[in-house]
Amino acid sequence: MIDKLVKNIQKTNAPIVVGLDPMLNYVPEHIQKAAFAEYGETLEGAGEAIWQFNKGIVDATYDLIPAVKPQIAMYEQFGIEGLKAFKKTVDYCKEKGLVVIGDIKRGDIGSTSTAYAVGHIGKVQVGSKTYAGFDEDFITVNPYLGTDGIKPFVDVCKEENKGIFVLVKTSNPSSGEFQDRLVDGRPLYEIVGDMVDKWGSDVIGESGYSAVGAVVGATYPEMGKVLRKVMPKSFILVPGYGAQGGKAADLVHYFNEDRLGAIVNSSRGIIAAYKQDKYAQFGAENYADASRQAVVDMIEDINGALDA
Ligand SMILES: O=C(O)c1cc(=O)[nH]c(=O)n1[C@@H]1O[C@H](COP(=O)(O)O)[C@@H](O)[C@H]1O
Repeated sequence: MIDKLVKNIQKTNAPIVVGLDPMLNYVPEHIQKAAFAEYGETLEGAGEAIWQFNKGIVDATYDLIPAVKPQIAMYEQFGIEGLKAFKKTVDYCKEKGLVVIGDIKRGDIGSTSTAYAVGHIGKVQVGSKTYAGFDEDFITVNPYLGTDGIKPFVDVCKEENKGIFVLVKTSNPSSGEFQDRLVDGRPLYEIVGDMVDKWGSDVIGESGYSAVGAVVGATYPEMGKVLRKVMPKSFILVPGYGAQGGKAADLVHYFNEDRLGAIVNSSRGIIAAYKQDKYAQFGAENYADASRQAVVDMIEDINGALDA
């Protein structure tokens, strides 16, 4: 799957990910109205509204982008109906040829991590049959429990040709509380980076990149520069561009010299573009066209920084 991600990035010349994080208040009124007319103001109505909203954005952008990252929390808040919308979104994006990164941030003791891995990137056994539950291509994983909490994910990646992104240095303001602590003179995020390199060492694809990637926030560019060197074969998923303040010029060092190795996410900046002054002329009815323009602008911004 890492090789498909590389191919998609090369095909689109767009090292970006569109984050499908659909809050109900981003969904234009006409979509909410139609969904509520059919299902009422219910969890089912909300699920339908976010699914239709996503579909509009995917239809308007899929030819420009390599990948999407649906954040499961935005769906889980609507219970089972939200999860159905999550699954519909995953399947639809895959039909459109996109790589799907399920942002689920899981991680537990080994046996429980195995169940998460099976449910999201593997297959579950039911009697004589096997089924893929959610079937994303990649998922995000929390490394706090250490190697035995990560290994089940890596094993399933190997069996199923899938991938993971391990949280190494997150984009949020408090991320340094634990992640920047010095351990034997080195920040913890660097030690986690070393482990990512090690965990990925026997799942290297034809592209030379490993199925074990890392999450490093756009908001800490100096740390990104160091981590790029600590994990040379890992792709870095870079959230925090746009809405959280990350700038393209800061992200150049997250990439390798082959112009690969990083993929920059924007969620609110793309899916709620029509609410920004810059794209207000599109109006809520044409929210998906606003998202397309925001994607075009983001690609230009990042490629411009890489060319500079
Ligand atoms: O794993 C992530 O994607 C992630 C890690 C991190 O350090 N920071 C971070 O913002 N994210 C996710 O990236 C997305 C950022 O959304 P925007 O700030 O709207 O672009 C959200 O889905 C976050 O959950």
